[in-house]
Amino acid sequence: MSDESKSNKITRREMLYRTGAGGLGLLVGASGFGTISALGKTLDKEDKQTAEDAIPFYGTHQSGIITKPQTYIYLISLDLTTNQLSDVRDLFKEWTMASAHMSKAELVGPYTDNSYVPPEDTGEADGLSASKLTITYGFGPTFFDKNGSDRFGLASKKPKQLKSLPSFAGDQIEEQWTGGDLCVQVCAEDKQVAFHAIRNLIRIGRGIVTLRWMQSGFQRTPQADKKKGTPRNLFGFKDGTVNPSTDKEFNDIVWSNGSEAPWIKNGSYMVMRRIRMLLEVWDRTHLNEQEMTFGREKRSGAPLGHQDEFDDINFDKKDESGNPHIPVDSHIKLARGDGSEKILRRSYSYSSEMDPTRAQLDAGLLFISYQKDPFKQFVPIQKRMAGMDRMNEYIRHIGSAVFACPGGASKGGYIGDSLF
Ligand SMILES: C=CC1=C(C)c2cc3[nH]c(cc4nc(cc5[nH]c(cc1n2)c(C)c5CCC(=O)O)C(CCC(=O)O)=C4C)c(C)c3C=C
Ligand SMILES: [Fe+2]
Repeated sequence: MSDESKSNKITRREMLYRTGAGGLGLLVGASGFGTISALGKTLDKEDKQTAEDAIPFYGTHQSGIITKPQTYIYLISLDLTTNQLSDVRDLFKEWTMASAHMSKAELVGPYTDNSYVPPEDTGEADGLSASKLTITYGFGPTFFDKNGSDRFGLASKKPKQLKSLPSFAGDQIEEQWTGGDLCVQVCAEDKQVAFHAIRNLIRIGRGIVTLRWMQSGFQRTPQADKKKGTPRNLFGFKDGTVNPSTDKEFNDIVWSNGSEAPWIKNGSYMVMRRIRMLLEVWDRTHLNEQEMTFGREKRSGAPLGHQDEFDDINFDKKDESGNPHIPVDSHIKLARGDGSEKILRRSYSYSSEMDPTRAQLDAGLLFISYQKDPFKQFVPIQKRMAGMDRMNEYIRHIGSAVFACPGGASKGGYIGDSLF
């Protein structure tokens, strides 16, 4: 392992790209996984991408967590095929550089004069705006120990919060949609920009990581929603009304203070659930039952018995027969509980076209939540819902994963540097 690869500094190749020192011929990448970089000319002025709509990649926290959800997402889970920590470290350095560039609508690497090597950037986002691209990285429990082996000598740094979720009543989890050593969440306002980012990150990782699962997702576009309302899920209900939004709430609910492991300070834990929604069954369900299922009006999003979507909810309010307006087995009643467990939801609809075995739509919710402690926040909520949520008749939990997402990188550093 070279001193360069041990250090937390960026590579020489990257420095050359940043400072625009071109025309220096071939350099062997410091990554140790076979990247040969051809440094040709620097970017021409007209080649430079506009950085409008750019969300800074570097910062105290990783972007893509409290960032207002963009229209498109790709979430991937990866398994490491190396047992060398130096490979992982180098991969994160490369990923950090590539992410910082792509977040500014720049190419992953410069175009080359040498037409006998593949370009460093696959090219499909060339000329496109940054489109609010965010890239968020996480470590799964198996990154730290797999089959009882302390694979990278980091098992002692594994936070106690980072372990697989228990199984819940009604779960129909399929192995292919579980776990992973690492995750990368890419979100953007443009699907091609998002795809370009995830594709290039996968390409950079070739030989070090393999794809375990991948799920794309979507919401409505800003163009389609002129009123900038709460997005609707595939059951047609406003989804995301009650969610943390202030710095105080983010500090209380989302950001770790690092007490469990210093490297996770300013980071958070991601829970992913791939939840299939039985749209054909739902679409045959009458409106009254749909609204009782969520405890909210479909059109306005107002809690039942209330006026407005954002009204404070009084769960004790009774109708003329003396029954609570909001049923005790409704989704919002169970999700709220006594109000002591809160999470930041950042979910997307997904549609994987059709399930050929049933000739039905394969669609649902790519549920993502961020919290300080999945076991004190997500798990008790899900336990309540798994037992008696009216919605269970219309959904199936198919996938499950947990990842620890470290704090953001500062310029000159890289994602995860405080862990390695
Ligand atoms: C364990 C956490 C949650 C899962 C899993 C989950 C799945 C899920 N939710 C909807 C639709 C809606 N959820 C709503 C509110 C809501 N949901 C959760 C948690 C989980 N949901 C919470 C914590 C809340 C907020 C509760 C509160 O305090 O009021 C709503 C209502 C509108 C809103 O506030 O967003 C909808 C609609 C689906 C379709 C789904 C799985 C497919
Ligand atoms: Fe919900």
